[in-house]
Amino acid sequence: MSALIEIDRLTKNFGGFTAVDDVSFTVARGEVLGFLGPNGAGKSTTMKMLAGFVTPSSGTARICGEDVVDRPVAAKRHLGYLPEGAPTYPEMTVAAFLAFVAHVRGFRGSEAADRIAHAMRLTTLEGVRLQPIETLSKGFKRRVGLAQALLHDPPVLVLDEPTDGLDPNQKHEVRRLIAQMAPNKAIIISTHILEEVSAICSRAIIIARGQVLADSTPAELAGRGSSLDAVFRDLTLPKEVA
Ligand SMILES: Nc1ncnc2c1ncn2[C@@H]1O[C@H](COP(=O)(O)OP(=O)(O)OP(=O)(O)O)[C@@H](O)[C@H]1O
Repeated sequence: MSALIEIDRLTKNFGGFTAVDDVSFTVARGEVLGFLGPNGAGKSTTMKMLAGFVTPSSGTARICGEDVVDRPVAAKRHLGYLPEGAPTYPEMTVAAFLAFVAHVRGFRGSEAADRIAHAMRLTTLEGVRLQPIETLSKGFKRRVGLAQALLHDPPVLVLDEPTDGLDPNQKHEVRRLIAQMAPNKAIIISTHILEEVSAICSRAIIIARGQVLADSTPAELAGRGSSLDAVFRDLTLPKEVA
């Protein structure tokens, strides 16, 4: 199987409002897909449907062949998901939270300890391991979220703004980590930082008002205008009616 993520005609309505409108795409192992779009475009809602946090109104999504609605536990086994914002359970320490996640993922004893230590090392959390999550800075909270997404070394990663709130050094570290993991995984990242897309994504999708407007390589997209930034604006800004 080449595509680890398969999205087919995915749609989400909130009342009479369509947040995600007939979206279809696949992501293969080895691809890092940059998911771009203005605020409110439907990126997080699409990612939440992939992660099983929001039920689609219609259409399907599969992770490693497992339907996210019909086979939610099987689909989640193959998925690491970084939601927007901070991790839940703010009163837990970093170590206790990751131990809880390891337990839920089915790891016990020395294997759990090894997984937790490895995830902390990847995200540079050792120095704050005994600190309650609510007392961490925004960037450290993001890194705790990333650590829980990576803990079981899943083949599919869905990361909602993974570098949001990180300082320049940590942004660099997380991009390096994503690039390092890329050959063995299918990865979707949403971001508002267009340079990030050129730096680490092999492919970019631009979405606005719930619809896919472009799906190509960052270089091909950037070549459609003077820069990726200019092409993004041209595609996503509402056209003036003459
Ligand atoms: N639970 C909900 N109920 C009603 N409307 C919602 C709900 N969740 C999202 N929406 C709406 O759906 C639209 C898409 O939101 P979404 O969070 O997916 O956008 P986004 O592309 O991730 O935006 P941002 O870049 O600001 O994070 C927005 O108009 C949002 O207000």
